[in-house]
Amino acid sequence: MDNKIFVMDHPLIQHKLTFLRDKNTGTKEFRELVSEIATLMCYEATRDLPLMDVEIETPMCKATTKVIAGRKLAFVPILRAGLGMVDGMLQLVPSAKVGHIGLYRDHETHLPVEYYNKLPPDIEERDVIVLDPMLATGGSAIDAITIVKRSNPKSIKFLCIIAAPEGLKALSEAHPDVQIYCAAVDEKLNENCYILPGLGDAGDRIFGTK
Ligand SMILES: O=P(O)(O)OC[C@H]1O[C@H](OP(=O)(O)OP(=O)(O)O)[C@H](O)[C@@H]1O
Ligand SMILES: O=c1cc[nH]c(=O)[nH]1
Ligand SMILES: [Mg+2]
Repeated sequence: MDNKIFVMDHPLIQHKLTFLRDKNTGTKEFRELVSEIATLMCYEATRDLPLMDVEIETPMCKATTKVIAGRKLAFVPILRAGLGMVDGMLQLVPSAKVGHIGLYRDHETHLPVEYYNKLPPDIEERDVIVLDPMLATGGSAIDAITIVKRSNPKSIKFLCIIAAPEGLKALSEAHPDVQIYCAAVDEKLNENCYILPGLGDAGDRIFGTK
């Protein structure tokens, strides 16, 4: 695996992840937790944003201080479940543009099927963070990043909450230039390509469709 894989094992994230995994957690709380975890992960995933000096005056004196150096971001959730992370990310970067890529996993083959694609027109000027709570086989993330790459963004990161080792391997081999951020690396996939222990079907739990 060539990529840097960052596992964000901050205590606040690990604590919230426990409640996210719990099968007794209902839709409202699940949604809130996904959003809160996304905010915490956004903080870490934007750590390398470049800064520049500006001159200001405090009530006391003139000072040279820092602001983010005009770097433009775009968040690209993979529908549906990635939508649950968008508001949490926008809490920290409200000016980011948001693109959408619609993919679902075919129930028999477990392969992703594309059904929607709308990206910001100026994406080539932007650093992109692709969002999806689950990285299972890696097929959806690989296809979504391939789609984003066609529009030539400045850089791409992938941010998920739970990753399976199989997905991390597949994604880092397919896109070795993409940094991957996750909150946990789980044990393995089951025979239906669901993550164990995982949290079940993220999309269904966010939208209450099961
Ligand atoms: O790594 P993979 O094996 O591709 O699996 C991960 C994908 O599966 C889930 O989406 P799903 O197909 O359930 O669609 P949904 O978000 O609409 O529920 C999840 O949100 C990822 O997009
Ligand atoms: O465990 C899994 C695997 C894929 N998609 C999910 O939502 N959960
Ligand atoms: Mg789903």
